[in-house]
Amino acid sequence: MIEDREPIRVALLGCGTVGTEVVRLLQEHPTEYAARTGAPVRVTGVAVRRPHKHPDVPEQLLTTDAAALVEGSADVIVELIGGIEPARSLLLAALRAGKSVVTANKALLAEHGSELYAAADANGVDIYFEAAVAGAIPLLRPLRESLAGDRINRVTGIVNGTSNYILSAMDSTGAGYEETLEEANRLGYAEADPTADVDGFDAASKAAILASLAFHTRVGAGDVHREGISGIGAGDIEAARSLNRTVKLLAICERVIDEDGTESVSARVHPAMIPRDHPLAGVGGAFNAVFVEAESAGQLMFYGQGAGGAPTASAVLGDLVAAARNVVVSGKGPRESAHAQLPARAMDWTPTRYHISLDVADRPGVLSQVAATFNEHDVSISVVRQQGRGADASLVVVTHTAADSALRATVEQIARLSSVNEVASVMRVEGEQS
Ligand SMILES: NC(=O)c1ccc[n+]([C@@H]2O[C@H](COP(=O)([O-])OP(=O)(O)OC[C@H]3O[C@@H](n4cnc5c(N)ncnc54)[C@H](O)[C@@H]3O)[C@@H](O)[C@H]2O)c1
Ligand SMILES: N[C@@H](CCO)C(=O)O
Ligand code: NA
Repeated sequence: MIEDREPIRVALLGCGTVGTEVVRLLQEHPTEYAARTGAPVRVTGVAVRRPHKHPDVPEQLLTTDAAALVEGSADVIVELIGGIEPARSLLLAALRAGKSVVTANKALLAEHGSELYAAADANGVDIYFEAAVAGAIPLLRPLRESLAGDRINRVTGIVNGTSNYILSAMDSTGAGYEETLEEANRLGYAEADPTADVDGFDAASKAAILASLAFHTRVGAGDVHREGISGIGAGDIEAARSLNRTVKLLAICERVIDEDGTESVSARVHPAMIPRDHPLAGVGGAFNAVFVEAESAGQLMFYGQGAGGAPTASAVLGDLVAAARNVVVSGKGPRESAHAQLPARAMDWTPTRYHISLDVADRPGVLSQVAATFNEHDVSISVVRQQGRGADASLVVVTHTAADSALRATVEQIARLSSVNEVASVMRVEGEQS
């Protein structure tokens, strides 16, 4: 009988939005977890900061001493504290003590992933982190395992629920930024410090993890170009709408191949306009979706809930079953794969496209002045549209692909033209052929 087998002992570090759901589900379905693992899965301790705040957790399991739990008799440590310290030291101590680790901590993995993977490898234990990117969506396991036989060229994702919630509301109801952020907070989507969500730090951590797995290369948070959504206004949303596009905060991980065949990895997070018929355009609310383009598989789309207690707990528990089963059968999960060692592509030299909306003087020669500036920077124009007359005249330009630095320099010079009153909106364009 499975119930009679030696239990797998699990210690939980942190019991907030996600941890509470993990404990609840383990208590609700013990026979199912035992059957899938091959032995009972028993929580032997839960480290928290304030024990009186956790009436649903059996009192004898609660402790404020996370380090003691890590040093204790647990087989698997589940870290749901978040942030760098003390999570990093606790997980290194766990791995060095021969314990497998499950974590949802993207910030930690993006900053110190290599150190943790090396410690897991050296000690013959597992580190699983499916919940760290796109919450409930099975994504990292497909990248690490199912697609290990393919060559991925591009991963484009909506990987921050909070910012997608805000942008979707701005697009559909014209709701304001602050009120939508408050609601995302209340629903448990936002990080402890929501600037991590709206300034793109959370998505950048996830981009680093995705790029590392997709391109078999170590990509850290510092390699990811990052821009958030706090500068997006109603004018940008409207400009996108008038071109049948919508604005999304995208994490883009791309294999860039130069003319001489040299490969590099571009990892970036920024708002971008995408066509309304792009598969990512219909992803609303706090939902996440990740679009993967691979040489043999072609296009794949992963969609679902990327945030919230229960959805994230689903991914954590999937990892826990895998880690616990490996303890039962003396198996091992996948190791870090970083053999390709591709260099990081600087944003300045990354090929992008811009949408630029200009408030211009309505007089002859404006268009040729603007066009000459593009020419000077070797940027070619894909679409140009003049709208309105007199004081309301505006010029909308969508470029072909060029180096991001050349596009930025073009915009800076255009802003100084006497015939240009204001650069009303500048945004990168993604998801269509140039
Ligand atoms: N909430 C989500 O939707 C979501 C989704 C995916 C991943 N994550 C990740 O999951 C992790 C947990 O997120 P959360 O939303 O549950 O955060 P949370 O802030 O709700 O919970 C963290 C808990 O850890 C406790 N804690 C802090 N320091 C501690 C310590 N030294 N010892 C014991 N407990 C300590 C805090 O008191 C808090 O209760 C984070 O890494 C987060 O990025 C969260
Ligand atoms: N704060 C994150 C949680 C999931 O990682 C989000 O909004 O997507
Ligand atoms: Na996931």
